[in-house]
Amino acid sequence: MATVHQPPNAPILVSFPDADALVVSLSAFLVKAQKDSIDKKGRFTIALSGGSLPKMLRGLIGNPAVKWNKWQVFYVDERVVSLDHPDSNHRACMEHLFSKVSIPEGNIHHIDTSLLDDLEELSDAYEKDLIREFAQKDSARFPVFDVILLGMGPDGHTASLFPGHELLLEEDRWVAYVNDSPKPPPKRITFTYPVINHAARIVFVAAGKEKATTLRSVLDVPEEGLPSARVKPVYPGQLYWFVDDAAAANVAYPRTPFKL
Ligand SMILES: O=C1O[C@H](COP(=O)(O)O)[C@@H](O)[C@H](O)[C@H]1O
Repeated sequence: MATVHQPPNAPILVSFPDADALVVSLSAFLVKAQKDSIDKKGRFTIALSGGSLPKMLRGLIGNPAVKWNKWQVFYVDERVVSLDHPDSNHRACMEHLFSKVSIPEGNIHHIDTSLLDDLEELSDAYEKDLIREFAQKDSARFPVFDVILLGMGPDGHTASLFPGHELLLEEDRWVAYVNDSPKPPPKRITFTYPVINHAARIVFVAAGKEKATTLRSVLDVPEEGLPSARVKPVYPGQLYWFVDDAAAANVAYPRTPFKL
């Protein structure tokens, strides 16, 4: 059989028989990334998505290797609602993960809910929070997260970057807002591509057969119109796809066996 040669930081696709197996390996991957980052810099910076992602982090609960006090957590995107609203990504992460582990409250960077009526101010304030965390420490133009965890909607959106939206072309801002999201709720803030693409490790997590058609369009013949296909890490960053076999059912893209 002919060998398929991939460019040096081509996406790495790892597929697991089911979501439970994915959860275990994702947790091992994050613990390793955490250790490498803490050994190097004394902290671990991670950004989380909402949707189906928070419950896929359950493998971290009760794991003594996780150094929660070294984690600095941001949200890749957030719905502009109160923190206890059922649509809030922060609420989902609290419910599925943070309420069950001992992470210091101040290490979780959520939106400033006093600014919910002003999207510009709200996204600026979240950007300032990022600048405080990163600017002096990594003097790069964009923050370099140790890990950014992404989900992918059936329409190919990721974070709050939707097909055909002008934000797909944003090159300067770190955090931007959307007031016309096709998926409710309409008002959201989101990291932009430059922030996502500068991360050291970008990990998409996708499970279930409803993701199968889109995953094929992202990995096999990447359609630039699909926001998830536009995630392209800046070298030496690496993009991973952690999926289950149901999501990967239609994909010809080569799988890589999971190893740490
Ligand atoms: O609206 C959103 O959707 C995406 C994808 O969600 P999923 O449930 O299909 O995984 C999610 O990653 C994003 O954070 C969220 O705001």
